[in-house]
Amino acid sequence: MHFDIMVGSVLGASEYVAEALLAAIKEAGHDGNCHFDPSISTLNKDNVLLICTSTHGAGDLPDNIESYAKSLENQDLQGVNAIIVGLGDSSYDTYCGAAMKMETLIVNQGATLLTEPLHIDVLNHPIPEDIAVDWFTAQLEKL
Ligand SMILES: Cc1cc2nc3c(=O)[nH]c(=O)nc-3n(C[C@H](O)[C@H](O)[C@H](O)COP(=O)(O)O)c2cc1C
Repeated sequence: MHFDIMVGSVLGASEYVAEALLAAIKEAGHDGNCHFDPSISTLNKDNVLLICTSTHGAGDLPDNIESYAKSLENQDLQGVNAIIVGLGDSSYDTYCGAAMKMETLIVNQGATLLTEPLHIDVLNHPIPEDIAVDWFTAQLEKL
């Protein structure tokens, strides 16, 4: 399998998680790319779409993934398999709001989620890549 990891990040934590997931993907004998400046031009329906995004503002998407999200609104994602990993802080009412927005968006456009999304609470997981890799490795074994 080839994974396109689309990263939404302001402060860099989601970038670390994405890189750790890519390492786990390669460790498991698969392949992929991290897209730190996500663009619709990289959409390849044969690849698994892995969205890894934090939440900022009041439940908002990070700026760097905004235009990508906007362009997904016009895409037919039927046949696209997807995984969502969200980072957030449970002290906010809008906990992982951006990951939930991305989930709603891609499912509405026809994508199929391969697993329930992972929402990482950075309050409880100060090193979010650790739990992300443990969870992801377990999911990979089921795919
Ligand atoms: C200004 C600001 C606003 C935030 N707003 C939210 C929010 O609405 N919901 C949430 O779950 N987390 C929120 N967070 C927490 C971030 O999502 C969390 O710190 C995350 O690890 C940041 O990841 P990043 O470094 O990839 O941007 C906020 C953080 C900051 C600094």
